[in-house]
Amino acid sequence: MSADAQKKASGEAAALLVEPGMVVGLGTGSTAAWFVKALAARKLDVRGVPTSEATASLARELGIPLATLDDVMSIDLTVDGADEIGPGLSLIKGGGAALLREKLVWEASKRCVVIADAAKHVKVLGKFPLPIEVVRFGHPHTGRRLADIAAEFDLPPPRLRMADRGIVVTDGGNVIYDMASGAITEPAALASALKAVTGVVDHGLFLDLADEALVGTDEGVVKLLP
Ligand SMILES: O=C(CO)[C@H](O)[C@H](O)COP(=O)(O)O
Repeated sequence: MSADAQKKASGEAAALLVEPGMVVGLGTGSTAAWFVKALAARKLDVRGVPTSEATASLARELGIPLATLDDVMSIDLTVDGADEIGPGLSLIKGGGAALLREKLVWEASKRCVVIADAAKHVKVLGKFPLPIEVVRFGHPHTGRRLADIAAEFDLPPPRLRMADRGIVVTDGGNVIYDMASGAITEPAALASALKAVTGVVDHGLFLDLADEALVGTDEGVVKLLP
């Protein structure tokens, strides 16, 4: 089964968790898009809280009524993809540059379900470079402080994310530094060190946030718990 078929299967399985009347956090990325499509197809009376402008526009196109995080007191269920799923459902997210809104929506949610293809399930986090969202003002200085932290953890300096049209700017107007590592052996310590830097808005380590994972495999969708 292709990775895309696995993503589709996991997105469709997650859509079955949604019940009428729920406020649903809508993740970002290609796997989350399968979830949004499957949710729209169920035509339930729900409201979606999108984690990016891209997801908002897909949901709008498919007729899912939307709310913002400011409009709702809490979110019943959030379904979102991940770049890596490690031990205890620790995650790397932010490959799609939506990590800040994603984390805000996840933290406001009663239940968070991560969906992914089988290749995302890893023994140790860190093969995928860790995205770090940084305020634009003075970001080269913040980037240098991040390089110092990387050195403390024996990692190479993080790189400013670029696209064809220049520096990648997030929906929140920030920039992204990607910290390549190979292996993040102390995710909690790295998370705290990154958060302590003025100029860092947040990072893509999602620790103790996922309640379950639905991973598409060649043998079907497998449920993982922390
Ligand atoms: O964190 C994310 C966006 O910021 C995505 O969920 C993550 O990049 C996975 O994307 P995909 O489902 O396309 O593989």
